[in-house]
Amino acid sequence: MTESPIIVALDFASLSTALHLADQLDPDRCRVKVGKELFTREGPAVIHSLHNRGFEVFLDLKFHDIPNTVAKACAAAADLGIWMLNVHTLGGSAMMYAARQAVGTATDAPLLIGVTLLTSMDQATFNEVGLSGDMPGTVQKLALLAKDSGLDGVVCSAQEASLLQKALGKEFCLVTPGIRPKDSVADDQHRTMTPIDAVQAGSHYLVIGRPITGALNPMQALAEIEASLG
Ligand SMILES: O=C(O)c1cc(=O)[nH]c(=O)n1[C@@H]1O[C@H](COP(=O)(O)O)[C@@H](O)[C@H]1O
Repeated sequence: MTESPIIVALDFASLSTALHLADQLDPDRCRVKVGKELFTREGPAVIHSLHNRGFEVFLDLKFHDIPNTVAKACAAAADLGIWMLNVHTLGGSAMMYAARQAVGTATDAPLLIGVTLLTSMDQATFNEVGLSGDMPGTVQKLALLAKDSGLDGVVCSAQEASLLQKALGKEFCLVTPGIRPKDSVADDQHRTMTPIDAVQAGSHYLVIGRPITGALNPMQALAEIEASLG
């Protein structure tokens, strides 16, 4: 098991392109994330291939449905032997509790993480969908609900990490996408932070996709991020 906080998002359209990148990575220096596009196209074979290469895998399917459906999906995901999976906290405590029951609490159970507000969400989108109040306060409320429902942590913006660490303690796992090295483009992310600032704010894991996978030299991009962390 690596001690690196970096999770590389393998947002690719095929098993072969995902493995082409994974084969350049070192499972002792990062974990990998499989999301909706890759999993929908290639299915569990992706997970098995990455496990065979020694990677711990975050299966990011962000389940959000009625409690029974989410529980069964989480059980199916856990059966793949993954390291981490996620559900949407906006599904509520009954849904998250059902997910916890399905995944179990054995030492080899995957980490169960709740997505709070997406890092692509800005104030306008927050208002557009009928949410009110301030965004950090809403993230904190959803994270507290996740903790009370038995989840191991949340996905949030690194901009909210220090607030959540103070409110929920250092043990509660903070997984932060929307990571952008200094001077890199934000793409569709709105609530971003640099890798070092994210770690200093209390992030346990940094999810990084395009700044690595879209770079001319992905390995050099990863090495520069590692170096920036000291
Ligand atoms: O759950 C996630 O991983 C996630 C949650 C979130 O709020 N924002 C977010 O960007 N992600 C994922 O993190 C990755 C970020 O990729 P890049 O924007 O390319 O670094 C993508 O695979 C997203 O699906």
